[in-house]
Amino acid sequence: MLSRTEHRGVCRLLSSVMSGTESHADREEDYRFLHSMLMEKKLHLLFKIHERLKRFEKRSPIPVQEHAARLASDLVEELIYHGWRDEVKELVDLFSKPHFKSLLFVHDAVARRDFEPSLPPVPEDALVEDEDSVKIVSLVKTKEPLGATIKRDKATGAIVVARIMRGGAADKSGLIHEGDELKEVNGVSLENRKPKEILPLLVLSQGNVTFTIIPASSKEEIPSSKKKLFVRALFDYDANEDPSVPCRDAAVSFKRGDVLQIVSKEDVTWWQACYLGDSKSRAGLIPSQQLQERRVALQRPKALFRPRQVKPPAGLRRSFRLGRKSSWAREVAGSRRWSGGVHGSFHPPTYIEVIPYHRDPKDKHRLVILVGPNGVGVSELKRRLLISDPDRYGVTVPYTTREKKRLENEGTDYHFVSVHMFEEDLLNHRFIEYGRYRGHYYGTSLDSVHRVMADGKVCLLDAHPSTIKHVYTSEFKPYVVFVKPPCIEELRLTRRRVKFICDEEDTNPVRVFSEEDLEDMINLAETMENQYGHLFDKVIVNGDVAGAFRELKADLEKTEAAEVQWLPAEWNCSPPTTGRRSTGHLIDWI
Ligand SMILES: Nc1ncnc2c1ncn2[C@@H]1O[C@H](COP(=O)(O)OP(=O)(O)OP(=O)(O)O)[C@@H](O)[C@H]1O
Repeated sequence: MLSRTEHRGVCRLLSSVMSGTESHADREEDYRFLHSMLMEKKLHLLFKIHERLKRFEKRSPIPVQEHAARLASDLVEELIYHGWRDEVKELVDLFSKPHFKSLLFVHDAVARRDFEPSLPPVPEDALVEDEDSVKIVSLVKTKEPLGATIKRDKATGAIVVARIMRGGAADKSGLIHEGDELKEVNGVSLENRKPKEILPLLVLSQGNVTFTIIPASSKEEIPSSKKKLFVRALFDYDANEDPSVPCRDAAVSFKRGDVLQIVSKEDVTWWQACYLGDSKSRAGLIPSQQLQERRVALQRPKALFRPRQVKPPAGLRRSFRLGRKSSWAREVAGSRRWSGGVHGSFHPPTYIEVIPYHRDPKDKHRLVILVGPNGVGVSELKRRLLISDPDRYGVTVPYTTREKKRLENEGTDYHFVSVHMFEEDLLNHRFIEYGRYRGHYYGTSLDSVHRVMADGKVCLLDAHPSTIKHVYTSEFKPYVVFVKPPCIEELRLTRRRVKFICDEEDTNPVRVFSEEDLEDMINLAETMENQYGHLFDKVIVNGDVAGAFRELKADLEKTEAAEVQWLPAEWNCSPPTTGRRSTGHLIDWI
């Protein structure tokens, strides 16, 4: 039992949670709900059970035996021969109750540690040759890929692990590392095999997969720990404003977007990092990813703690592509844009690992994705970019299943395709986004992006941030620009007389922005930034449109001309996004 003081401690803790929450819960009913939940008797009882288990755990009890269920049933049989005294009857009744039997059954399972995955025994002949350097690794395979890429070493012909994806099964196991040489998979030798022959071996394996490995560290190759680690900061950090920094003089301040080289991660709370390219710059302390995540969690943005009730406005709808304010486009785009909250998930903005990219003039241009809340001016900025340099910038031509109208041209206005073709492409994941309007399909396909890029142009795509994932690969190298509204005062000033096209059903399809539209724009921008901010390379505040356009154009040109661009490290091994995901494209992706 919890002592009275301990119990009061639990109550005090819950009350302090309540008072900490008070300032965040803006509605009386939210507060009441939280209060009744935290003061719930059952929750307190759970705390008590937790406390007891904790204390019991500290004693590290060892199971006395693993066959309590069988012992109980043997005992029942024995007892029957000892007459039916009241005590015996009670004991037999107790042992015969299904709940009690189940309890003993669970006890035995825990005592035998049945919950742990059982790994097969190490093959007897595994260590015959080269005893010191061979390692046997057994992983329990789920439906997820192992999160590693493999390649064939050109010099030796060996199959080696090229990259381990952070957070993947291989990474979590801590048993497979970059540079490890794979000798066997489930006892099948990989000698003289190509990477594409290995994928089926893994696909076929169910449950446990056993790898025979020569660890990288036992070879002469450079261990991955010596690899330089670069990150891009996803938040501003001012060491002078941080009261918890261990030594202010030894800390490094930075801005969102700065690239830093991490030189030490030994301390889990404070990493050491230095600015790039500055040989004189010394390494200094920066908050570790873990510390920053904790800080973000503690001051969880208001918008996330209290999701705003942004209702789809009657008017604000995004045109799907350049200057086309067609009903379908607004319909499709309207629905996708407002669904951001459903598809997005919160990523605490900390650091993203990046790798250098030296653009060869022969390389295709990076895909430029413009995102922002409805009505903020994404189409306007895209239109200005196109007009400013039509040879350099291009936009995609959407696909549709509706009939061609008299003045429309195939391949210029739309690609007109049959429903069958559209649906087949949908099944093959060839659309970045799509929708239905008045019984017809409309969509932007990966192929149309490929076409603009193959023309040697910078493809400008305006999309909802939730669709970025479809093109977040080394093939497209998307450069994501978030167009953000200015503060409400500036928004009122700049959009005072601006007209925009809204819904057909609206009594007034072309109207000026209302105060509510402007507030919704700001709220949606905040939500988007919270959910997808980690994907944004550049944030442009669209107050004065001419200024915003100049800033955007200059930024795109500067980025392209830069000697080195920093790309997310995860693209290094991202498979091509052609939509047709044949095994051929995924040969090295395990
Ligand atoms: N900075 C600005 N100052 C004044 N007007 C602007 C500014 N930016 C855009 N506009 C105007 O606001 C209106 C809406 O802009 P735009 O169509 O580009 O929005 P959008 O972000 O593409 O949203 P939608 O999804 O509604 O198409 C247009 O009339 C545009 O000319």
